Parts: sequence; structure tokens; C-alpha cells
Amino acid sequence: MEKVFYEVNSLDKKCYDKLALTEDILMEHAASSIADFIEDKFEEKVSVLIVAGPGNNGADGIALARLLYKKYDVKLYLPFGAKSQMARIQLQRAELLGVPFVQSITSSDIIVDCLFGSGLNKDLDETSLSIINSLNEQKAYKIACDIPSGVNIKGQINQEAFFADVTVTMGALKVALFLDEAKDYVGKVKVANLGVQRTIYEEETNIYLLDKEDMKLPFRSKKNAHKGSFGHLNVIAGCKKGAGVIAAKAAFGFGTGLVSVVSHEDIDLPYHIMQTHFLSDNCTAIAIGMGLGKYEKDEIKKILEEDIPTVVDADLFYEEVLLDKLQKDVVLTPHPKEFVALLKLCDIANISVKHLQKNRFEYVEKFCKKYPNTVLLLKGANTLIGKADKIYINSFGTAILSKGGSGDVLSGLVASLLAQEYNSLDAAITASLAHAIAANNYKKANYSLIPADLVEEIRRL
Ligand SMILES: NC(=O)C1=CN([C@@H]2O[C@H](COP(=O)(O)OP(=O)(O)OC[C@H]3O[C@@H](n4cnc5c(N)ncnc54)[C@H](O)[C@@H]3O)[C@@H](O)[C@H]2O)[C@@H](O)CC1
Ligand SMILES: [K+]
Repeated sequence: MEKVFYEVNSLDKKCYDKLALTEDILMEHAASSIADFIEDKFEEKVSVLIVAGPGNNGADGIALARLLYKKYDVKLYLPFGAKSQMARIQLQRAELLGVPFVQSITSSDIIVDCLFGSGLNKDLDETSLSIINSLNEQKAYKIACDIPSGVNIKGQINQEAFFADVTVTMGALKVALFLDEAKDYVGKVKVANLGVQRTIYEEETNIYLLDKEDMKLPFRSKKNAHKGSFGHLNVIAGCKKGAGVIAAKAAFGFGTGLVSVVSHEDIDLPYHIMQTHFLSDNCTAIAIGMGLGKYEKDEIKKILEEDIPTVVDADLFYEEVLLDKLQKDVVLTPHPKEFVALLKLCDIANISVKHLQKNRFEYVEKFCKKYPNTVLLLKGANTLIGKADKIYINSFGTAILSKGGSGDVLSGLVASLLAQEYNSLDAAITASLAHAIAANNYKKANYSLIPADLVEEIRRL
């Protein structure tokens, strides 16, 4: 996993104060890393339009123009002139070299957006907005310097932002690049070293971006095993029985030795999945909430009181009966609407889904601070997994999963790993990654996935 930061100003400052580096050195590396990216990917003579703003994001762009000049057909556009001290220094260098300037957006093969970076501190004015809109209309390969212009330091897009194919971000990964609403704008994210290796530049953090290597699948290494070695999951099925059945099938496909659906009514189940009316004596994990509807309250209370690893989903986030369980080690898998209900239930906040989506990290932190024993998995385009003071980002999410049933598969996967004795955090991380990576592997039309396809892909990981 990689470290992620709310801001990197303090990390830049460490380079100046403790390592005797200068702003000029850092900026030269910032510009060089974008130049290297272009040189690796594009032939000589390709046309490059660099749009540079008034501050140091613009200064990065002006330095980039100098580095590419002559090898590429470079044009510099400075709609607001150069205002920061570094921008003025870079401008002088570019002018002495003879880099060509343009007075408006010209068509080109590559556009590099260096309008605003981490310094975007107010709404875009009309001119900036119209520049960003025009850049978005251009057919070109689009590179954002540090962060797409229009995305603020929290990752929010209050008007419009530059649609990048790739964002080359300076020094370290930032939280802003992983808010759901920024996902369509940032494209691929690459980190540029700023004169020292990233491991030196970076400090401690409480936020991490998950890699594929963080997915620890339940491969079986022991030869002397039997079905009881891989746990017995009980999925509580409510009035919408299908949800529980989908979760049960996913759990079985992910390695749980025995899976039973708990229901008072008879359910049509595949032969390998059992049905019981009450919790099994040898139950090693419970999945509850999916499709639950109005289940008998006392019965739910009794199930939640069991000291058995549990994943809670869906309808239960609206029910007071859940509150005591939040003091325990339990995995919660809400989508944003359910999380808003849970925040209200817990007296943490009474907010809209829109407000939550603009402040996902903040509310995950708040919740996990109040309930440090729980593992919270907040679904989204970039799923956030919070435990005590740490947040893990799963950025593999894809719109392929935006379907009824996908969430039931996910809770089935988490429950499957809980039954197989993973701890709650590891279960949530591996299940979430497996769910998203499997969806990315799905090769049919991206609108066509059904839960069975997803389970099939998970079985192939
Ligand atoms: N040590 C450093 O400071 C380094 C900075 N770097 C670059 O510098 C950037 C940060 O530079 P700055 O702090 O100068 O900030 P920016 O260049 O991102 O933006 C600040 C400028 O934009 C104007 N502005 C802000 N919001 C606006 C709006 N909504 N409409 C119109 N104008 C607006 C401000 O008045 C100011 O002139 C980073 O994103 C990165 O690209 C890199 O070169 C690495 C080193
Ligand atoms: K930018």
C-alpha cells in the first residue's frame, strides 16, 4: 500500500528546512517528471499546449515548456500572466530561451493543465471556467500537473474541472485525488519525486492507498484439511431472500467450508448451500442485514449479542438494535445512503448524501473515532475502509459494479473470510479488493454484469 496525505506543504517545508533543498530544485524535478512522462510516451515534434496559471502550478508548466522546447512543438498559454515569484523566474528563463507563447487555446496533440494546483482557494471565475471548459472540449491527450484544475484540496469539484487522462502529482499522493467525485477527472495517477526519493519525502500518515498485493486470497496451503477447517457461515435471510442467497453463494465461492442460510421460511437453494431455522451450533461467522426488511427485533438482538465475527449490511443501519454491536469488533458495509442513516442513528451527524459524498474522509474518520472497534467499509467509486484512526482506499472500483446484488456479493465475501478466521480489517480489505478487481477482469459489455458473473470472476482470481 502507498501513503496518502491531506496536504504536502509540510513535506515540501521539510525539504527546505531539513534537507537544504530549494523551491527551484523541487520545481525542476516536478517539471522534469512530466517531461519524462511525455518523452516516454510520445514521438518528437508532437505538439504540446501548456496552459499555465499565475501561481506555482503555472510555474511548473513554464519550466516544463523550457524542458520540452525544440524537441516538441511547444506552445505556452498564460491567461493570467505570471504572479508568484517562481512563476516570474520561470517566465524569464522561458523568454530568454525563446519558447513560443499563444494568446488563446490552440489545437494540439497534448494538453498540459498547469492552471491551478493545490492553491485553488476559491470558486473559479468566469474566465478560468471557460478555459477549463474549452480545454475539456479539445481532442488531445490530457495531462494534469499535480491535480486537475478545478479540483480543490479536498477533492471537491464545485463547478467544473479539467478531465485528465493522467495526473502527475507532486511528491506524494493526496486525499483529494481519491474523493469519489474526482475519480472521473484525475485519470491515471502518477507520483513525481521532488529531488529525494518518495520514502524520504513522505512522513507518517493515517491514510493508505491499497495495491493489488494487499489482496490476500484464501488459498489453501494445508493438505490435511476438511470442510470444517474453513468455517461455517450463517447468512440471515429476511423478507428479500434473494439478497441473502446471493451473499451465501458468493461466500461459498470464496472458500468458506460450509454456508447455511438462516430463514424461517423454506428457500430454494442450490444443493451445496444449507438451510437452518436458527443459528448453527458450529457457526464461525454471521452475515446479517441484507434484504432483512422487518425481521423480528428480539431475534435480531439475540443474533447480534452472539460473540461471533459478524458483517452487518443494508437494512440494519436504520435500526437502534445495532447500537450495542458498534462497541464490538464488527464489519459494517454501508453505501452512502445507509451511512448517512447510520451517522444519524449514532448521533454523529445529520447530513445529506450529497454532503457526505463531498466529505467522505471526514465522516469515516469521525465514525471510526467514536467506534474504534468496528471496521467501516463505506462503498463508493473509491471504497474507504476505516478502522480506528486509519483509512484504506480501494481505488479499483468500477461502474460495472453499479448494480443491485453487487453489495450482497461484497458482504458475502467479507463474511466468507471472517468464517475462515481472517481478522475484521484483513477480511474487509481483501474482500473489497477481490470484489473490485474481479469486476475489472469481467470482459463482457460493462453494463451486463450479474452477481453470478461476479462470483465467477472472483473464483478465477
Ligand atoms: N514547494 C512548492 O511550493 C512546490 C510547488 N509545486 C507546485 O505549486 C503548486 C502550488 O502552487 P501555489 O501555492 O502557488 O498555488 P496554485 O498555483 O495552485 O494557485 C495559486 C494561484 O492561483 C490563484 N487562484 C487560486 N484560486 C483561484 C480561482 N478560483 N480563480 C482564479 N485564480 C485562482 C491564486 O490567486 C494564485 O495566484 C502545486 O500544485 C505544484 O504544482 C511544485 O512545483 C513542487 C514544489
Ligand atoms: K493543474
